Amino acid sequence: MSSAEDIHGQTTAATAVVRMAEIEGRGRALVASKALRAGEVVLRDSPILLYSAIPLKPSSPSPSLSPSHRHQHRDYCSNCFRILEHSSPSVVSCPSCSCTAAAAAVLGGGGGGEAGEYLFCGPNCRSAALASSHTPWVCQALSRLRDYCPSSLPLLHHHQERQLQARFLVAAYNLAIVSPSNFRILLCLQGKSPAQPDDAALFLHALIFSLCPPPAPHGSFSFSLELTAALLAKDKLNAFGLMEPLAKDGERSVRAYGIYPNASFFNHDCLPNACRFDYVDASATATATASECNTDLVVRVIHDIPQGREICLSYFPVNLNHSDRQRRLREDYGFTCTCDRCKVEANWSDDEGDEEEEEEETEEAMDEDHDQLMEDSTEDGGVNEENNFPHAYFFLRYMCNRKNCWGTLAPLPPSNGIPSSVMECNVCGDMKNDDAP
Ligand SMILES: C[S@@+](CC[C@H](N)C(=O)[O-])C[C@H]1O[C@@H](n2cnc3c(N)ncnc32)[C@H](O)[C@@H]1O
Repeated sequence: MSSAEDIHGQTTAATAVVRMAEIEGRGRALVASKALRAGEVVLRDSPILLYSAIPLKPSSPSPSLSPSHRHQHRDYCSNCFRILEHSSPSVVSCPSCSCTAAAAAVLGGGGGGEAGEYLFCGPNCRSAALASSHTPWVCQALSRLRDYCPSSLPLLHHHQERQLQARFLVAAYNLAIVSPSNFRILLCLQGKSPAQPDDAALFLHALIFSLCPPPAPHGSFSFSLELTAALLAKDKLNAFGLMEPLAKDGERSVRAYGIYPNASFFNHDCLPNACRFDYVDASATATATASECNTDLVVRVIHDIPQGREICLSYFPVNLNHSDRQRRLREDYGFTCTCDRCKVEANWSDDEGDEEEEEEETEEAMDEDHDQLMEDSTEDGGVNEENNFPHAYFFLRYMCNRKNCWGTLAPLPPSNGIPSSVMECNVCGDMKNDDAP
């Protein structure tokens, strides 16, 4: 891959600083193609597919629905996923969707906008969606899937994970129809059909193809059960959540999931050297250029990184203990982590990994041996493998200290080659001055 091409052969400036490499036991990986400064943006990536993380909405309030179904979620633009201002006269609905009582209630008669099930923040988002992610087939498929099921309860009554898998499959089949090239990119990502399709694939494939079969795709693939199972596996391994702002009680919830064609090649490390930011609620004027979008993922390095070093993200908050991390990586991603932190923590008792004790232990370690830890940390901000607390330095310097946040801090991008001393949290968005030497 040339340095000016992305992993899929498309030219982008954003990927010039990383290149793809094959690493034994880890598959494809992204490595620094030059020495990187703390805070440098290594990737800005736009999604090829986005879908809502909100459970399906009932077409009319039903007394038989569980309280969680009746729970009112906030409304988002079905194209850009910004929060909808209900009082805005520019809010418009999808012309194919029926005007439901639920949607009318959500609008509350307050806005000058139209009522409908799928809402957009304005005509531009609606036009964009109708030509891509919210075609008449998508609209029809989602409403039929929600309301009908020949052999069991409608999807609306199934658990949330199944509803979200259905949303993903509809988005993926639609991608095959409206953008075969992006669908081929999705097919290149990690994740394949298991030998025996699981219950989710069997159920959803049968449901979609009985209620609302998608139009035949262009190209060489057909919508088989095996393809459905492979798509679900790819979603599980590669989808990034666009997060809601951190709630006061520390609750983190996902607003939408996206498949990002380049960011999907970052491998995991329990002490990552990069972290990802999203700015979904940024206003259209806040994005610097027309090609930048509020649903882009931005990946910045946390500290200086030498040329050739693999760049890794953490697939979950860094405060999880060793056994929880190993379990999630095994069950959700199919591998055993052998990073430096895991090697050390494998010898700890389970209690030692508990969040609070771990935090106290880290603080004690830092108090007792602060200078030694600083000396032990390598020049590029990494850690000495022999150090018993490989994450002490990391936690102190790169973990957000806001209560229940557990976000990762990365410096703002350098300006004219000069590193920034302002650290930004990728979860709560707080900025703080980096007072480390
Ligand atoms: C999002 S993909 C990352 C890119 C992937 N390596 C590829 O070839 O497309 C996630 C998958 O990468 C692999 N992976 C990620 N981090 C790893 C690690 N630290 N050690 C081994 N495998 C890893 C696992 O197979 C995981 O399911």
